[in-house]
Amino acid sequence: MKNLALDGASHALFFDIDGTLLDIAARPDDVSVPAPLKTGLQQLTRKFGGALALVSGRSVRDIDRLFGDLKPRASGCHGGELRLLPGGEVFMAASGRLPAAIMENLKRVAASHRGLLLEDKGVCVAVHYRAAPTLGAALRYELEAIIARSGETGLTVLPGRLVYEIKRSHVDKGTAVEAFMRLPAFAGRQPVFIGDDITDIAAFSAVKNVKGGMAWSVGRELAPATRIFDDASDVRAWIAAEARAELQRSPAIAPRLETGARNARLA
Ligand SMILES: O=P(O)(O)OC[C@H]1O[C@H](O[C@H]2O[C@H](CO)[C@@H](O)[C@H](O)[C@H]2O)[C@H](O)[C@@H](O)[C@@H]1O
Ligand SMILES: [Mg+2]
Repeated sequence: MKNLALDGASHALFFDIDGTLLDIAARPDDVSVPAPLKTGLQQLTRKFGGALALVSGRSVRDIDRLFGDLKPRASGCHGGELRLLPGGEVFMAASGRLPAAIMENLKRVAASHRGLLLEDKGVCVAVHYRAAPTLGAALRYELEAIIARSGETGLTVLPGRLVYEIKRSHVDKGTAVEAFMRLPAFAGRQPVFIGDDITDIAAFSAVKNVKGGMAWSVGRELAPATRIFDDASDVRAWIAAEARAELQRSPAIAPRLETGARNARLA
């Protein structure tokens, strides 16, 4: 783990979820969120004056299923959903669900190949092929053809980690970061985005457009990001170290955190 101390008064933090905070698992529902990670994120939210958000391809509903009570500021569906305030309302930045005819075709494709998994997230959809990795190129071709034949404009097939995401083209993780940066809690701060995937590149570019903004990648170089972390456990160790430093600086909240850590050990 690197020594990457950030200033709670002048930086803002954005985290991708899968592959960044959480280890990759065989299926979307197989991931688990270690309790100390929730405690650490809570503590960093405090340290950074509320200027922390999760920016994911998952839906906000799924983020809440995973992170429970945390209910952080979050963007879901690659910028398609925005929850600008912790625990607040979720706004749709992308208009509505995908057309029914496209959904029918996606379901047909998913059912016709062993190992494909369709994840309907509302304003975006993922077609996973982790269990059938050789299908990658042909699947992409088929998905692009479905979109083209539908006549629906403004949809994009975005490749991720053994997944294709079908989403509205006018939103992405970059537009999500820009929306958060307009909020009072974030404005004037230097944003740091931590992500692991091609789907994070729009956000990496968005933070680099802000003076002092930094893009940190996990596990590989992803220009314009710099590879900083080896894997998700490395990111979690950094969060824990930042949280410990904040705890030493501000011991008044120690009892609550210790309870969280104790519960984590019992879990
Ligand atoms: O933007 P992220 O927060 O990184 O989310 C990206 C996608 O993550 C999930 O899929 C990926 O992780 C799964 C669990 O480890 C893995 O099985 C799958 O192969 C990966 O593509 C999630 O299911 C998607 O909805 C997210 O868009
Ligand atoms: Mg990711």
